[in-house]
Amino acid sequence: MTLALETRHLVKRFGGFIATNDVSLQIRQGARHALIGPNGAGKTTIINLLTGVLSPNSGEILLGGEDITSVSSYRRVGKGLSRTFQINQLFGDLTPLDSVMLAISERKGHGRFAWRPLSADREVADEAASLLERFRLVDVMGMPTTLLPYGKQRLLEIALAIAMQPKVLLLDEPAAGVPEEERHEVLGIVRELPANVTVVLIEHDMDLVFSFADRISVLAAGAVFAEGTVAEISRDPQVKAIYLGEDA
Ligand SMILES: Nc1ncnc2c1ncn2[C@@H]1O[C@H](COP(=O)(O)OP(=O)(O)OP(=O)(O)O)[C@@H](O)[C@H]1O
Repeated sequence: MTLALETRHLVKRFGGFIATNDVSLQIRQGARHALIGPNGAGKTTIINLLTGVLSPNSGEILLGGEDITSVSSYRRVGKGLSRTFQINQLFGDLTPLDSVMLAISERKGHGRFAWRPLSADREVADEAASLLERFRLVDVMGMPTTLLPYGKQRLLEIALAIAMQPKVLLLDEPAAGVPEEERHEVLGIVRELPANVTVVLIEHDMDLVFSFADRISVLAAGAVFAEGTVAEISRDPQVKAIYLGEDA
């Protein structure tokens, strides 16, 4: 089995509190792997460890077999690990077109030619156009991002992460806060993500988890409590008790 992402005995302490307790995850190439757990279970801490925002006290993180535990956040993106954010972190004054073109230019290493008009680069413009189309953003591509419907803002976040051509995409609650009438569009895009991109989904919405994931890890009190296929997890009585029961 080829692993896209792996953690080995990851531990993170905040003072005397253990937020990540000996977490070993194996995420295979092309997986749709969901990370679930009740509030405070340690999902965000793991994402911060994976992306390099936090350093673990012990344990290792491997991306495509390479140990990236000590690699900076920025260099992890270059190595193929991208994330979206639960809280909107877009540049509000920029349009989706500008944002997507900047992201593509950054990936191509054109950042040092920032003085060149972005539109002058045909390749970047063509890639941006196709990305905006794929993510159903063409009709709003010239609007300041702050004025976009919330669902479109969430789509732009995912488009920007995909613009980095990640091998592994960490999707942090992609549909959180999206009004009901825009939800189907966001979920549609999430389901259409390229099959060669490994997706790790952090999500509270069980309908989305069960319809999207092929494997689920359940966290409780910082540790992996259960792991298995959707069928295994959905009928596990202990999981139901600690997590699904809470939602029901
Ligand atoms: N910087 C920090 N300092 C101290 N404790 C922290 C810090 N960050 C997180 N924690 C604690 O670690 C535990 C796990 O938090 P985390 O945010 O990872 O959980 P979560 O599963 O993402 O929760 P939620 O679903 O509510 O977002 C919580 O008890 C939290 O209070």
